[in-house]
Amino acid sequence: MDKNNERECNEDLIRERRKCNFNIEELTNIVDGGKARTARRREIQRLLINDPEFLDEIPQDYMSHEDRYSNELRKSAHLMQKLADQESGHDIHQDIGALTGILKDGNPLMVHLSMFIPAILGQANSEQQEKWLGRSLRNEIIGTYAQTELGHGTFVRGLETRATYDPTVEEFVLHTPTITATKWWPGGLGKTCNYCVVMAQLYTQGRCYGPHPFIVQLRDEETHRSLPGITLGEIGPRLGLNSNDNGFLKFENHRIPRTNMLMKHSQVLKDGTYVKPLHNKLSYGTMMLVRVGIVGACSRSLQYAVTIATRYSAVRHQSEIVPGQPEPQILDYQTQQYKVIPQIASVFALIFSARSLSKIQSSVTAKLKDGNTDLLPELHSLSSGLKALSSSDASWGVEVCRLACGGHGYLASSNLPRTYTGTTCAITYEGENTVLLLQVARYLIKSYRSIGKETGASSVSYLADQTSLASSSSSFSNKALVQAFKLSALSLVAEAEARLQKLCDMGQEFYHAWNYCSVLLLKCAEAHTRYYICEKYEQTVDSLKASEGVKNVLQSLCRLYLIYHITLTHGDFLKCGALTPRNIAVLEGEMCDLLAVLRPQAVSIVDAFDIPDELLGSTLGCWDGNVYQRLYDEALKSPLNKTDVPDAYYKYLLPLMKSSL
Ligand SMILES: CC/C=C\C/C=C\C/C=C\C/C=C\CC/C=C/C(=O)SCCNC(=O)CCNC(=O)[C@H](O)C(C)(C)COP(=O)(O)OP(=O)(O)OC[C@H]1O[C@@H](n2cnc3c(N)ncnc32)[C@H](O)[C@@H]1OP(=O)(O)O
Ligand SMILES: Cc1cc2nc3c(=O)[nH]c(=O)nc-3n(C[C@H](O)[C@H](O)[C@H](O)COP(=O)(O)OP(=O)(O)OC[C@H]3O[C@@H](n4cnc5c(N)ncnc54)[C@H](O)[C@@H]3O)c2cc1C
Repeated sequence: MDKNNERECNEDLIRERRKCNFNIEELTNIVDGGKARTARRREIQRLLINDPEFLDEIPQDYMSHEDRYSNELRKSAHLMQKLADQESGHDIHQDIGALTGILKDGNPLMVHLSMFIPAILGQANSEQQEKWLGRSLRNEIIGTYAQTELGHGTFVRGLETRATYDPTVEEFVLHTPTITATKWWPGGLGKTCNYCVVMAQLYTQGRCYGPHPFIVQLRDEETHRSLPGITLGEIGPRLGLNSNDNGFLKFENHRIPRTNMLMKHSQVLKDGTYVKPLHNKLSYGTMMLVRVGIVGACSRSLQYAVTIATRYSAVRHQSEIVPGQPEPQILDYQTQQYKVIPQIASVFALIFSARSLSKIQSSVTAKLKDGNTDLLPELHSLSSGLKALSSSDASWGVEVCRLACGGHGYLASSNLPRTYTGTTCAITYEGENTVLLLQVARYLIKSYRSIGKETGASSVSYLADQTSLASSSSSFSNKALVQAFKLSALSLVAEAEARLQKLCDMGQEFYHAWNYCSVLLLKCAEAHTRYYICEKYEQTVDSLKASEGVKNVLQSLCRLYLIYHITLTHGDFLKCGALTPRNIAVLEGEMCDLLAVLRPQAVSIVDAFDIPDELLGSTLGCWDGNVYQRLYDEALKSPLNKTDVPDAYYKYLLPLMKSSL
């Protein structure tokens, strides 16, 4: 699509784009993280878009379960080959965002890239990396991360798969003792992978040392047949990500060499002696790494959905605002703006938080190399909180965008249903959100109780700021609003801690008190993480060196985000005195003003996300706004339209209609 050729474009969209009062390319660079990154992303996307191998013969929704898998595996394999062939040497992990949309509904190599390779990098010692890293990066072996079992996903300590060390032959014996110990869910495990990292309970010298990672060959490298002692299969259709072959796995006393235990952090020596790690949760590192990645991935899903909903809202006309006048664009309804524009604001919130988190991750990883684990709990808490809020915000945001498209949003060809199912699963995988938020709450209560002790953990340093409990600001700058979030979070933590203490003082065990307070604790964790996101948003926009136009747009989006979230949880702000009922009413009014200010820029802002039509894959969201023709053309692809009268008519309908004769 030639974006300079207005003649092919829907007139509403032409008018919308003419209203733009900022430099779109500059905003695109901010979204990508710099000019160089924009150029790189475009180069990769061009490479993919122009390649006919990535086209589907028929829309995926008409394929069988087997064909979907096989079609996406074909494209995934081609993608890996293609990226490997490029002389510029693309780093697939760095450039993963550029690939969004090319593979549809998950893909069989997803966990190989996002967990198996990272697990080798983070959990294997240098000899082990020598043996497996190069081979997995070259895709000579394909792996997954097999942790969850039928009986346990959340509670990692409850895993039942056993790895028992036998010093006489220096081997571990992997065994699945019960049906509930069957590994269940790992992506690519069913039919694709020939290796995996298995999390199993380590037994040596008669003691259990808890879950540890082991690398296990599952299939013969020549025939791809599963090895003796190993039962493998695929678990069947799911709500989403159906192109992936999530699998099951059972071991029947399957032996692996001692050196297949990933030994970067803890070891089992030849005689069976266990050497403990620097920190007992280092074996959970792969999950933490992926949680960080999920924040960025959620912002991308939301970019897709809100691009579709915003463009469609500009093209779609319905009903009337002024009686008797032409039907307005649905984007002119304030209620429609309230659905769509806060989701645009949310995209930037997630982008800036993801960047901040990833910086913290890099510094914690650097410290870990020097044996310093002090900031691991801080990273665990932040990555858990941000994974939880980004996945729930993005899922809700995508669903709101789908609802904003009315009936057409329900159609597969809008690409909104698949975007939704592909996003909502992030609420569950890599740590179910409630459980992760309770981990954040645990960290908050612990930090609150150790006020005065220097921990170096900056995300919770505000808990010591008792003065702010008393002083609510009366000004309404963005900074002042962020202070209100801080006050609300601090006050909830103080309330939860007091309630816990009271129950304990009344004689309850701490763990019962914890469970009894867990709804409030969840709120603490959400408020704390929301405060973090708001603070990063405000600071990033405030310190941004950008043209006036771009800065104004981002300031307005940031302000909208702050006010939107205050209105959603206004009770917490009122309860702690951070804001008065009058303040809330004023802010609600200002939110409507902001919607009106941002309304004329909405199409241009989503244009700045710069998602090519081929990747957006949506009849409703295409650049030229030629929505109705596309909807019609897509409908014609339904296999039911191959004939005027379907076979099923003769088999079932005709006999029914004639039965009474
Ligand atoms: C390179 C790749 C980059 C990017 C990828 C890009 C995008 C990604 C997009 C898509 C993702 C692709 C595929 C996803 C496929 C999905 C895979 C999976 O789902 S894998 C399985 C995931 N499973 C889980 O997440 C399980 C969740 N459960 C847990 O993590 C633990 O059970 C839990 C933390 C809840 C509790 O652990 P437990 O051992 O029982 O702890 P305990 O209660 O004893 O102690 C708590 C104690 O430990 C501290 N702690 C816990 N975890 C960590 C940690 N990771 N690091 C540091 N510390 C930790 C915790 O703070 C607490 O400390 P205190 O005792 O309070 O001091
Ligand atoms: C699409 C998808 C892909 C996946 N890919 C992989 C993979 O590649 N590898 C892998 O190993 N796993 C994978 N998983 C599994 C995933 O990690 C688990 O499903 C997830 O960790 C949740 O665990 P669970 O299913 O045991 O849920 P449960 O823990 O049984 O959750 C059920 C309910 O119980 C609640 N609950 C549980 N514990 C607590 C608690 N302590 N406090 C309060 N409430 C609690 C939860 O909040 C939830 O409401 C995948 C899952 C999905 C959906």
